Amino acid sequence: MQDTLRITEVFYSLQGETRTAGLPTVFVRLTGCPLRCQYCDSAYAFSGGTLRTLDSIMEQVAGFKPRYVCVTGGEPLAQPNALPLLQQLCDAGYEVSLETSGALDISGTDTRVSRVVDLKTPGSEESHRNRYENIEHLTRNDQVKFVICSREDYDWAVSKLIQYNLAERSGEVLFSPSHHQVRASDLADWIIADNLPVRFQLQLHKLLWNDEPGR
Ligand SMILES: C[S@@+](CC[C@H](N)C(=O)[O-])C[C@H]1O[C@@H](n2cnc3c(N)ncnc32)[C@H](O)[C@@H]1O
Ligand SMILES: Nc1nc2[nH]cc(C(=O)O)c2c(=O)[nH]1
Ligand code: SF4
Ligand SMILES: [Mg+2]
Repeated sequence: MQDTLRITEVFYSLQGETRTAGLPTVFVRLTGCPLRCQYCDSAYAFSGGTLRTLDSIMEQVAGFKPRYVCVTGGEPLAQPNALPLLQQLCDAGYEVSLETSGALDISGTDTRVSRVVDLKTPGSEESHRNRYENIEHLTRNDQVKFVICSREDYDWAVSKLIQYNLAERSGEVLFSPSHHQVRASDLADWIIADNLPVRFQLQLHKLLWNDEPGR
């Protein structure tokens, strides 16, 4: 029996977020997540999906001839075979990113992968799941993201930024407004007022295509 993964969708779009925002990217969305962030825009990936072999996923990705591949979910690291998938994608020469809640151990992932670790804010209602041991594994190839739901979340994110020296420890710290929960321009103004060493980001795919799955 070959290694399998439960997959919700594989699609080609513009990366809507992170350091590679705007670049054509293949998304591999893994099914299932142990968290329930109140804002989750990918709840359709909590269940269902299709059991697929690594080979069939690699073949479909190759068909798009991408430079960038983003493994997301659901929570990719909740499936043990996410690790060989990430390794095979790197071996095939793609620039690979992994979106993870950081509630699971990130230390086993291929070091070529840019890990985008979402430190869950209190407003997500899942901040008690943050695995702070992950922070010591971060490198300049990784990114830390805060999805901010309120001014209180912003103040919390700033305190973690300072406490863990995240701007030095990782390649990029991203501050993203939770969609429709905080005014994007308010978040932008707070970052400027505090002169923070972070990158403001919006979810470009929502501006372009609203919230359609597979975009
Ligand atoms: C759907 S999650 C999948 C990967 C992983 N479970 C995680 O939370 O990082 C991908 C990213 O989308 C973000 N996200 C989900 N819903 C959002 C929303 N309503 N507004 C802004 N970002 C959101 C998450 O916080 C996470 O950084
Ligand atoms: N275009 C596009 N970019 C994305 N970046 C992160 C996404 C996600 O849902 O995790 C996403 C998505 O769903 N679509
Ligand atoms: S961890 Fe990610 S996929 Fe899971 S509920 Fe939170 S945002 Fe959604
Ligand atoms: Mg999405």
